[in-house]
Amino acid sequence: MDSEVGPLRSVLLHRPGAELKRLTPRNNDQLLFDSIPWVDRAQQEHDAFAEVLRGRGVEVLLLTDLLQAALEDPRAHVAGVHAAVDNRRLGDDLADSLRSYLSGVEPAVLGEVLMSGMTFEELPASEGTSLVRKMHHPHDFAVDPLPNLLFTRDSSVWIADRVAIASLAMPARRRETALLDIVYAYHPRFRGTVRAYGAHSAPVEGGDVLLLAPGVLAVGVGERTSAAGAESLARSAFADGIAHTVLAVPIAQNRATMHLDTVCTMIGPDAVVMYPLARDSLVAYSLRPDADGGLRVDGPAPFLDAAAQAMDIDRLHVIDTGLDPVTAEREQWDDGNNTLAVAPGVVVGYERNVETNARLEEAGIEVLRIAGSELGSGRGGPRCMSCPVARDSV
Ligand SMILES: NC(=[NH2+])NCCC[C@H](N)C(=O)O
Repeated sequence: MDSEVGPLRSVLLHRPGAELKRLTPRNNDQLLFDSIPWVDRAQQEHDAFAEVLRGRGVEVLLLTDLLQAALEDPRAHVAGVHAAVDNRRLGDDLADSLRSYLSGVEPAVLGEVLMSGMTFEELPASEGTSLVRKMHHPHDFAVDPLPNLLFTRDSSVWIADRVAIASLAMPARRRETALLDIVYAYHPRFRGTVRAYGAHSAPVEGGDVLLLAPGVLAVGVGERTSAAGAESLARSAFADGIAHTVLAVPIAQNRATMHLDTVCTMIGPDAVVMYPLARDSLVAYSLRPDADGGLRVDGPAPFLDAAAQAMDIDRLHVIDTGLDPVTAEREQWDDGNNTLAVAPGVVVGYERNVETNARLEEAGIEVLRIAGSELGSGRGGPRCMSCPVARDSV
């Protein structure tokens, strides 16, 4: 995979499931949702999203299926049990009994526990007494749910022929990487895939990583990906020979712009759609390998200039969404800039971003509209909800 826009062949999605039913007004902030989604409708919206992609000849892989198939391998099953049970939360006694229970369940059941979590009242009845069990509320989580699995973009990212398991910054998402790790290590389809980066390195989330051109990455640095993360991703990509330039792009550290792809996504090999207010303010530090194995850092320079130079093109075109600041801010919040390209000039976008979509079409872009009133409650659009696994070159 060497671009954001080459014809999309295969993509990893997660159809939201019971993990969304765990969200309540008391935990939604911590679990990174801005409201409580209506789960059935979210599933319908997601099914429609998958259908749009299939209609364009894209193979849709669903995380639940991949995880379940991977867990058929006994080693994966052991890793799954390990990922579910946290001794620090449960204490040794309860942890041991949960571990022995989970060791005997079918892959589908273990997969469900890994995704949706488990409350104290759902724990298998065990003999004896546990202080931990007695002192917890029955609705407390013994195993945390992972509602943000929906945003498959963030937990793993393909660069060239390698996959990097992300190092997720927020506690609510950290355990996602264990699931992706199991899929890529044990699912027959992915066995033998070479890894990039390391899941235990400094924080890097896939929503911050843009494949601007073959060998050129842009990496947002903000709430999720740290400067240390961008630097070590660059170092490892250079060492693996899968990039020659990495642009580290500071983004505002707030909820509306938690990832670079909330303000900028690619819609063609030399064109992006961008939050109008970011257009003139985004800058980039350029990282390149230097002669003696170190890193050379230049900049900061205006992002669009640094990108064009690294991509070896005259200009990186910005589709002028020309919106008034209030509309621009509203549509940015609703992921208007978070498009998923299925081919150069063909993108999936939320239908609700009426103005942004109209401007994209005026610029000759085909916009495949999907509903996202429920899906968007977790603050993510079509790009966030997809992890491309294979694209043809442009
Ligand atoms: N690539 C993205 N923009 N992902 C959006 C992730 C949204 C998710 N609720 C989070 O806060 O982590």
